[in-house]
Formats: sequence, C-alpha cells, structure tokens
Amino acid sequence: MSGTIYACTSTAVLAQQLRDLVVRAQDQALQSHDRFTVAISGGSLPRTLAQGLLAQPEGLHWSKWHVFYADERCVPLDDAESNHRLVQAELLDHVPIPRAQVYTLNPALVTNPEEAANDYEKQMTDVFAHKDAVRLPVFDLILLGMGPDGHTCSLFPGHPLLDEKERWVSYLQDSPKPPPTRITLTLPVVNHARRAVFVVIGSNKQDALARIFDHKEPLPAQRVQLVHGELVWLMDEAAASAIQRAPIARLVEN
Ligand SMILES: O=C1O[C@H](COP(=O)(O)O)[C@@H](O)[C@H](O)[C@H]1O
Repeated sequence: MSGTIYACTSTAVLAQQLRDLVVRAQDQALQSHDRFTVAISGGSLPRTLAQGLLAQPEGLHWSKWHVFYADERCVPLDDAESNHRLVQAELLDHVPIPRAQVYTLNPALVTNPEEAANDYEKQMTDVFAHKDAVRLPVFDLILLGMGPDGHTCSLFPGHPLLDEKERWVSYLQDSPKPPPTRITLTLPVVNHARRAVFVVIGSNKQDALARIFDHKEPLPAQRVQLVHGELVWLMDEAAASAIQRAPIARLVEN
C-alpha cells in the first residue's frame, strides 16, 4: 500500500496539515508551470479544506488556481446535492479564484450524463492540452474523500467504472449512494496526479480503512496508487483506530 498515513488528534490539526500540503503542492506547481491545477471532492472534505485554508490564507496565490471536481452529481449547480455548490459555499465564495478557472458540470447537461462527462472531459482537455497530445492530464493535486464503503470520487466497490482505462471522465447512473447519476474522474487520471491527499474523518470509516491497510482489500480507495506522485492519507484518530498493521505517524496539537 503506497502513501503516508497521518492520524490527527483533532480536526483542527488535520485542517492545518491539509493546508500545508496544499501550499506545498501549489508552490511546486507555480515554480514549474506557473499555474495550479487541483481537483476537489465533495462530501465532508470541503469544510475541512476551507477550515485550513481560510484560517491561514497567506501564501495562497488564488489567481493561479484552476479548480476541477473529482466527481460531481448530475444535478443543477445550486442543488443541495451539488459538490460544486458545497465547495462554493465553503471556499470559493470566500476567495478570489477567477470564476472562469472553476470548471463545473455543464448545467444544461444534467439529464444527459454521457454528454455531461464528454463536456467535462473537453473542459479538461482545454486546460491540459488536447487529448490526442497527452494521454492523461496530470493534476498538481487531487483532494479525495472516502465513503464508509471505501468509495472515492464516484468510483464504488464492484462497479465496472473501476476498470475504465481510456476515458478521463466517465459517468454512472447507478450510484449506490444518492443521487444515482454522477460524473467522475477515472482511476488513470487520479493515479497520474503529482500529488493526492485523502481526508478521512469519523468512526464510520474505520472498517474500510482497516480492510484497505491491514487486509489489502482492493476497495476503490485502495486502488489509488500514484504512478509517479506522492500520496498522503490524513485521518482523525477515530477513523484510524482500527488500523493494526500499517505504520501511522501521529500529529498532535502544537
Ligand atoms: O458522494 C460522495 O462521497 C465521497 C465521500 O464523502 P464523505 O462525506 O464520506 O467524505 C466524496 O469524496 C465524493 O466527492 C462525493 O461525491
């Protein structure tokens, strides 16, 4: 299992560590190509991300950020289930990232997920170069969550989308977690990121984490294995508590 695991004594410690990892990824990206491409997940992650970034905004070069979503639900952008709406409320409304650099699901395509995935892939090719020119986009950072069933992005256990090899963005209409219709980054895209960080909080995640780290079960989150990049798992003590065999670094309050 690749990746460094940190168990944090509080959400505040975790948020601070997450902020530091984001700043490091941003600074490296700006040094090498003068922009920062990041994909953000929905669920519980945006609140912790905002907690860290908004508490210490110095050193964050918002005008250089290009924000994608690791997955999105096929609902209007102002729907309570929209990952964009959540990230906007928690973070984007509070920071000066140019709106043209926030890449959302095309709201005109919510009832046509195949087209919505094609359109999102097109938005990505416009930023990362044409799909014929680069086999895969390389995000500077992908921020991931994990559900209690071990899903990440909208890649669910046993779902055929886990075997997708060609597409950058795909769609599903049978998500076991509502809403059923979604688009998602595929595993090849996630695994070619320069860095990825999982944020996993709460005791309802401990079984999935033990299955991944102790029993090497190929749950979707376990299949995130970066080809060249650095993978970090940030979790709270409750989530980490059932892991027995994997090495865990402890992060405590200063
Ligand atoms: O449905 C989703 O769930 C996962 C995990 O969410 P969490 O609330 O358990 O952290 C999330 O990463 C994904 O973006 C979202 O669409």
